[in-house]
Amino acid sequence: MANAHFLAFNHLHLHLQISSPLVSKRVIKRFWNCDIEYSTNYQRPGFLNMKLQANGASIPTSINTADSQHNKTPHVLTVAGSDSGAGAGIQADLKACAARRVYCSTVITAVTAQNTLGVQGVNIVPEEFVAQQLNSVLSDMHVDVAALVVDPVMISTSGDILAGPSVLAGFREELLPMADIVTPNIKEASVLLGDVPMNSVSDMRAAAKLIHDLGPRSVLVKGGDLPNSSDAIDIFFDGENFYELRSRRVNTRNTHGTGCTMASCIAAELAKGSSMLSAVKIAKRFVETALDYSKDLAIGNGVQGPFDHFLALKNINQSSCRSDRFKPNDLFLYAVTDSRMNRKWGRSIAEAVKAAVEGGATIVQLREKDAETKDFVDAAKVCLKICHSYGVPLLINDRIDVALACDADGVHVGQSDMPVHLARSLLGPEKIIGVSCKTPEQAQQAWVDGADYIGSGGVYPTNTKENNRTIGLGGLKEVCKASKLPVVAIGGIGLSNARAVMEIGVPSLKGVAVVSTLFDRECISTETRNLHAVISEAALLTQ
Ligand SMILES: Cc1ncc(COP(=O)(O)OP(=O)(O)O)c(N)n1
Ligand SMILES: Cc1ncsc1CCOP(=O)(O)O
Ligand SMILES: [Mg+2]
Repeated sequence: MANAHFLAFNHLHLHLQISSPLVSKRVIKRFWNCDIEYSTNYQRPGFLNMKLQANGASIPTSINTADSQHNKTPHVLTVAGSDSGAGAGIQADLKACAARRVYCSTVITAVTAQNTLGVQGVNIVPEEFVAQQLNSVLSDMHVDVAALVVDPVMISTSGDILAGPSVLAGFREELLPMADIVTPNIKEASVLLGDVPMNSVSDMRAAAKLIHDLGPRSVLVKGGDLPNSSDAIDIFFDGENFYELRSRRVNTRNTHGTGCTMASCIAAELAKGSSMLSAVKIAKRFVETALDYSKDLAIGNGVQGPFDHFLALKNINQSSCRSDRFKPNDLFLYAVTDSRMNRKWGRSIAEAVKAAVEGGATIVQLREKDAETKDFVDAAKVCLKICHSYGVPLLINDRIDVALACDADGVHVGQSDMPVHLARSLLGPEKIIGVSCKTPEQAQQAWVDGADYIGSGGVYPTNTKENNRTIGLGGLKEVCKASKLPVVAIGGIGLSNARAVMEIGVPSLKGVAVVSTLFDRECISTETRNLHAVISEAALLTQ
């Protein structure tokens, strides 16, 4: 065994995804002192060759992927040490994957006796037995796609040194070059780069670039421990672009296992098919929500306690969630209902919503300002079924309680409604949250607070919303240019001016949101179809 801590504390997630095309001709070498090599078996289509090697002895195996099409369960394999306190390690990985609804198999590299006070003992699993566990899992469970998430655990959040120089060399020379993503905290990033200073966001950006030069496809430098910062700032670098991911710093002692959880969540989202950036964003949001929910949890007597991966989800029924996550292009034609208009035309909310989605609305918001709560919840449940039968998300205007009660896909809030970060805590990491923004500063804050999109307007004067300041195309452009989130334009938009809106030429603008143009008309589906045609043509011309 090269180094006990190497096996004991490092996390390495091989996500095994069943539903995607076979892309696993990649060779993974020197994997926890084992060589694993896998490639497509051209002689036996549907089989994947894999070779495990431990102590020089080869353990050949062949994995049947032929029936993988029938088994689409996303799967993460974590290779890590166990934590008897269950805050970190294998236990955190299992909880994180379960909370993200992904199956997790485990290869245990060491058993630690630890609690919230510290690590009292480590018992290393012999490397042949690590290899045997790997072989047991991989020879039985189907592998279509592998992505490697390397969490270079060398220094714990509490400052304990968990790995020595040979481990460092192992990371730099062997693991990092084959990783899809590596996720050091600032202390680990500093150590990986030979103890460079790490005191600011610009130090983190420089470190992300230098670590990327060591070979991983992307790097996430986690700034949770950055001094003098009220936000938890992480830097993601994919070799081309830097992304500054911010969330509120949650004031709690219960942070043991955040690194393991973050890495597992990233692996879980990758297994579900996310892009790397979106996996990282979801993982960060999940960790922030779980920390917030467990900030007062009292487990153990040490300075750093564990957090609860499931508390955040305890009130949230996710069974009827749409299977698709929010896609920015869902904002293309956003139909926002209005109870007064429906009354005027003598139709129910459900009739109005059905006509809009039949006409091509790509997302719907129930904006029922004067509905009784019970009627609102009942109508929302019916509308949810209609929308989901068309694959269209349904959001609720203002009312987080109604969104929770009917398990809607999300909410839209304004600047004086429920603040986005509180809405996020209440709704959990998965729901869609849109927020109204009239200024670049509000757009920046929306990103920090964890919104998914921005509604910006009124672009033109409107009779639908009283006392609403018009920002014009110029104001919309400023918000779109400043926004890291997708934007939908709203306010006075109809057939005559939708094209001008779509042509402002800022990529973050994804569509138009309309009320009266659809719902204050005799035939909602025809109006929706007509508007869809106009914005589709404009979108084609601006591509
Ligand atoms: C897509 C979209 N954008 C903006 C708004 C306006 O929300 P808000 O500012 O909270 O005003 P009300 O709609 O609540 O009157 C919206 N509803 N949808
Ligand atoms: C809700 C809202 N927020 C800004 S403008 C507006 C009203 C949009 O309605 P219409 O499309 O009828 O102008
Ligand atoms: Mg509102």
